Amino acid sequence: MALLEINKINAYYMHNTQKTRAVENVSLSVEDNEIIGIAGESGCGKSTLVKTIYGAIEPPLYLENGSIIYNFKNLSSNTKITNENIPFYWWKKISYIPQASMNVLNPVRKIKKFFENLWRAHRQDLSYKNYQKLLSTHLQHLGLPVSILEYYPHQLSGGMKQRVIIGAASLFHPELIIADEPTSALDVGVQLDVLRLLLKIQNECKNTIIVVAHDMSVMANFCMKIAIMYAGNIVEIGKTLDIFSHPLHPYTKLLIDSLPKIGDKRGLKGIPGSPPDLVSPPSGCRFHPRCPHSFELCKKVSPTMKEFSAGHQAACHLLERGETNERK
Ligand SMILES: Nc1ncnc2c1ncn2[C@@H]1O[C@H](COP(=O)(O)OP(=O)(O)OP(=O)(O)O)[C@@H](O)[C@H]1O
Repeated sequence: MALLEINKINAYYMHNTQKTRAVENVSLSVEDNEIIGIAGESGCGKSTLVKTIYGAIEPPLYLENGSIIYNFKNLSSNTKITNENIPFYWWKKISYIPQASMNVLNPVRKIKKFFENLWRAHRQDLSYKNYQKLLSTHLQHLGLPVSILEYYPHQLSGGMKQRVIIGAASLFHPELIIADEPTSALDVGVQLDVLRLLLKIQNECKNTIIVVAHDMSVMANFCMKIAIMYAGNIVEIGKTLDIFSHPLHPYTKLLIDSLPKIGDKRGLKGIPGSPPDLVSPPSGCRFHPRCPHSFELCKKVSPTMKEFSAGHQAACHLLERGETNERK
């Protein structure tokens, strides 16, 4: 049984009568003890998808239909996690490291206040003394000196602040950690440290990590499985090696081709055009206006996900015709 079963969800932003179709018809299984990446260009719905998984669904965001089943361990058999009760499981079973998470620290409060609030809101079942013990052991284990608790956020570097947030997200050993662009706004060396820290946590706690990034090199180095999103839809999903060695969807291929490669003298290839406005996305396959292979059917009919090899799925009419995604 998968840890998470996401079935055909549609998540929309509503502003008056204007509907932004940020996530549409997305189905995804997330297994226990895996690191799965969600990749795609800016504005393709990655953050909306993970916010929906976390249950942070507040207006103007609505989950219009579909379901998410959470199969966390050690829950009584009649416990069902829903949008209403999911906040009770936050930090304990499911944690969320939001985009630009270092900015969630209150600039006029010491770091210890942040952790005190975390205890007050979520772990009053632990005595404060035991919580403090747990916290200092955990911080040290993650390579953070306990003295940072006495610091204000402005006294820490961006990387330290990100480690504090990752420390908080992993403190109660949740089964699922969602990290939305955990390395953005950090310099390359610090990015590596942050990814290593997440890997260390995953190795030790065997939790599942969903990581969002638009940077395919982060995906390549960090994830076991990757889901590629385009304009609100998942267009391809597979093991990292399969995605990079045999990308199926033309969009995935273009994303990978846009990565710099050592020794490649051909120059970088960009993806022509830009992602569509999700208020009125293109008909049929949403990628068809930018796709070098599109044909009549692509403009009219939205392709469905099909499995082309074990665990490797994509939604593309071209593949169904048995053709490849080599650039024309
Ligand atoms: N609060 C909001 N109200 C209306 N539309 C929104 C809101 N937040 C996001 N959107 C829209 O939803 C779509 C998906 O945005 P989302 O942030 O999920 O994409 P993303 O892939 O995570 O992008 P990025 O990498 O830039 O964060 C975009 O068209 C965006 O403009």
